[in-house]
Amino acid sequence: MTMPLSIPVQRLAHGEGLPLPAAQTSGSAGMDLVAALPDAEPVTLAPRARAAVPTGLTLAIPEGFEGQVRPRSGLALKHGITVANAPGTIDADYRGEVKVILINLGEEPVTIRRGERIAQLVIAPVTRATLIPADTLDKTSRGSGGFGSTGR
Ligand SMILES: O=c1ccn([C@H]2C[C@H](O)[C@@H](COP(=O)(O)OP(=O)(O)OP(=O)(O)O)O2)c(=O)[nH]1
Ligand SMILES: [Mg+2]
Repeated sequence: MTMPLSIPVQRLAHGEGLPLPAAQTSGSAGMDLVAALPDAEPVTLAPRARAAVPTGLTLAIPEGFEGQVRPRSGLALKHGITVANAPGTIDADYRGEVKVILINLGEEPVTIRRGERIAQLVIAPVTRATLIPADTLDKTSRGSGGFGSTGR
């Protein structure tokens, strides 16, 4: 069962006419974000280059939730385009424009144009945790093993 959640969204002037993010299928976890670049100013990412691409959107995510900006697998597989800080974190109290930090990990330059679906936004619950200083921690079978301690 999915929990319904309403999120107020504003379209900035440079995003006018672009579709609001929406799930592409009834079971989609993410809502695709589109590039709100000027028509005449596509961004070409050379191999290893990155850019903050505007979405033309501001959000008011309810407290207790966050937005995660995740890559689209098709762009990653076909073109090497991914999200440099994946998953990008959109804080509930952020009211600025959502931007997508794309990086080209492929071998060829890739051009991003207005209206292209560049990433997906997943809304997720956040746990507010408080760290409590402690003299000892409970023992576990893992202990301090990590970083491949269980084998490859
Ligand atoms: O992919 C992203 C990541 C972040 N943000 C915005 C929303 C987020 O709430 C804010 C801060 O993000 P983050 O905490 O990841 O960046 P920071 O470098 O720690 O900046 P700050 O000092 O403002 O927290 O920037 C985006 O628009 N896109
Ligand atoms: Mg921060």
